[in-house]
Amino acid sequence: MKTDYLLSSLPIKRVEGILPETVTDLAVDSRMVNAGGVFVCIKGFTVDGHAYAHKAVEMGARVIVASEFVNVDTEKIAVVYVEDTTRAIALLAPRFYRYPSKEMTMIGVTGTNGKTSVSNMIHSILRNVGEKSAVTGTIGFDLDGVLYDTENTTNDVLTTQQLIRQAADAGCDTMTMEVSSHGLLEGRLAGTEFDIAIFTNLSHDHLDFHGSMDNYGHAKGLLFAQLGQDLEQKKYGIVNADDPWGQRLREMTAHPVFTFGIQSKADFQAENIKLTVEGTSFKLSSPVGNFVVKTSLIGEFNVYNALASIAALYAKGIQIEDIIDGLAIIPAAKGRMEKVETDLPLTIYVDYAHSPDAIEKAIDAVLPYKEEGSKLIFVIGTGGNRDRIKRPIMAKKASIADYVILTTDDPRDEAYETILAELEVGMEHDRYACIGDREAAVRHAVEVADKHDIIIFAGKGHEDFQIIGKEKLPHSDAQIALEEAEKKFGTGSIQN
Ligand SMILES: CC(=O)N[C@H]1[C@@H](OP(=O)(O)OP(=O)(O)OC[C@H]2O[C@@H](n3ccc(=O)[nH]c3=O)[C@H](O)[C@@H]2O)O[C@H](CO)[C@@H](O)[C@@H]1O[C@H](C)C(=O)N[C@@H](C)C(=O)N[C@H](CCC(=O)O)C(=O)O
Ligand SMILES: Nc1ncnc2c1ncn2[C@@H]1O[C@H](COP(=O)(O)OP(=O)(O)OP(=O)(O)O)[C@@H](O)[C@H]1O
Repeated sequence: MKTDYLLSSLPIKRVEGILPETVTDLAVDSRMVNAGGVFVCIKGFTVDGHAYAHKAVEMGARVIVASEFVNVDTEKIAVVYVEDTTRAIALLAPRFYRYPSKEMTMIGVTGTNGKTSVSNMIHSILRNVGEKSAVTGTIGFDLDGVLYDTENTTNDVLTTQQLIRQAADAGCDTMTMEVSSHGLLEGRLAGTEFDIAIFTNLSHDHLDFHGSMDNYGHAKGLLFAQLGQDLEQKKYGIVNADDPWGQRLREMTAHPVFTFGIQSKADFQAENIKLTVEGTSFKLSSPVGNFVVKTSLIGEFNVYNALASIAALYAKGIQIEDIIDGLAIIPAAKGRMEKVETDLPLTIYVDYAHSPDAIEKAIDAVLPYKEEGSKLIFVIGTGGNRDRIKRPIMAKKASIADYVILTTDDPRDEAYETILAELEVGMEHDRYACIGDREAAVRHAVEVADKHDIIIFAGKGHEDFQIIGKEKLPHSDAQIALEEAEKKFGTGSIQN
């Protein structure tokens, strides 16, 4: 790309050295720099990218964008000084990747819970109607059925633009993105033009970062504000009418908004809901008539997720009948109330609930199907060095289960004892155990299980690791549980 064109959007303070005519690449990580590229020094929470300018040069960078002095040889390397490099990358990334979001329908999904579930539902339904589709979020970047790992739920602005370009070049019609409140506040979505913004719900989470629910809700609202003011463009908001924040977010966009819900009157409303252990059905009333919707997903929360997906896909112009056909055959998103297939005399779910509301919803989803005299065992951990206020509230919700195992979920640098003590405060009965080591906690769940019991392993979901200290160690709740259950209930009975 022509260097002049790339840099012309930047408010530049001064340039030292001679700019090359063209540049080949753009990077914010010195380890990812390619020869002939531009390296932008970002001040992070952990380190300052300015300290890696010399590394970027070693890797072949031709231009450094910095806000503070960098000691490189300006005979060979040009340094572009700007006031704010985070802002600079937000301008450079979409330009470098040629504003890829304009080439597709972009759907953003925000909310405390349900982002992964809804975005994957939308993706599966679109693929079922024959569209090429991409989705990015907590599980990774799925480009029309091929999954790539990513670091964050909402990636940094450069990775985001890279992924959207990849999806556009692969011929995707739609890209659905999970949009976290961190991502919105930190400008990771700069330059992404959304066509449809979905709000699932708002409940207690991440208060270590946001300070208050009000700040947290407003951060989510930024996605709706990001739909912009050009009303000639067909853009839509989709909000949960049963959540008080639904109305507030509705007011944050001038574009048309569809509502969905169960209790409140909504454009897409579910009535006559039938929840069984095999799946869910409901009558959908919609702007184009009434329909029966069936899915194998369990729990009332999945009715909300289905309604959000239906409303968004309707806004995109997909026929309701096709959306409903797609919902009938989709599997649970990886690690979201995902049943572990086995013919052991136990029912095991792996789930990602790590907020109080999600815990309640996960338990509610299975409690009605518990056999008389059997137990629901709930294993719940919480992350170290993260939101501590939610810990007792999580345990309070977990107390709905018959037996609770309090453990850790990425303890990071925090001692097991502090995490467990803060969880324990919320317990509302004494049928529980505190076991810091997650593997031991999983084994204990199976040890105390009798035939016909249900166990939910919450918090790790799709993740196959546990972060202890700075290390990411391999860990799988399902694998450990199956191993232990096989020992206890007999071999040869595991199906996966
Ligand atoms: C607190 C936070 O937001 N951290 C994010 C941040 O990390 P950081 O500020 O510590 O980055 P850093 O290590 O200081 O690096 C600064 C700069 O130096 C560069 N660098 C660094 C090392 C090197 O050798 N060379 C080099 O150039 C880095 O590439 C970077 O440009 O920038 C990283 C790169 O974009 C993110 O991956 C990282 O997310 C971490 C993993 C994280 O846990 N974030 C959480 C808080 C988060 O964002 N969560 C939400 C989801 C919430 C939810 O809904 O559950 C999310 O969207 O993921
Ligand atoms: N609509 C919903 N309302 C409440 N709880 C939900 C909803 N959908 C899913 N859940 C619960 O929350 C957990 C996380 O779901 P999901 O991964 O879809 O949410 P998320 O918003 O992507 O979360 P995260 O940002 O942490 O990845 C699920 O495992 C389930 O227990």
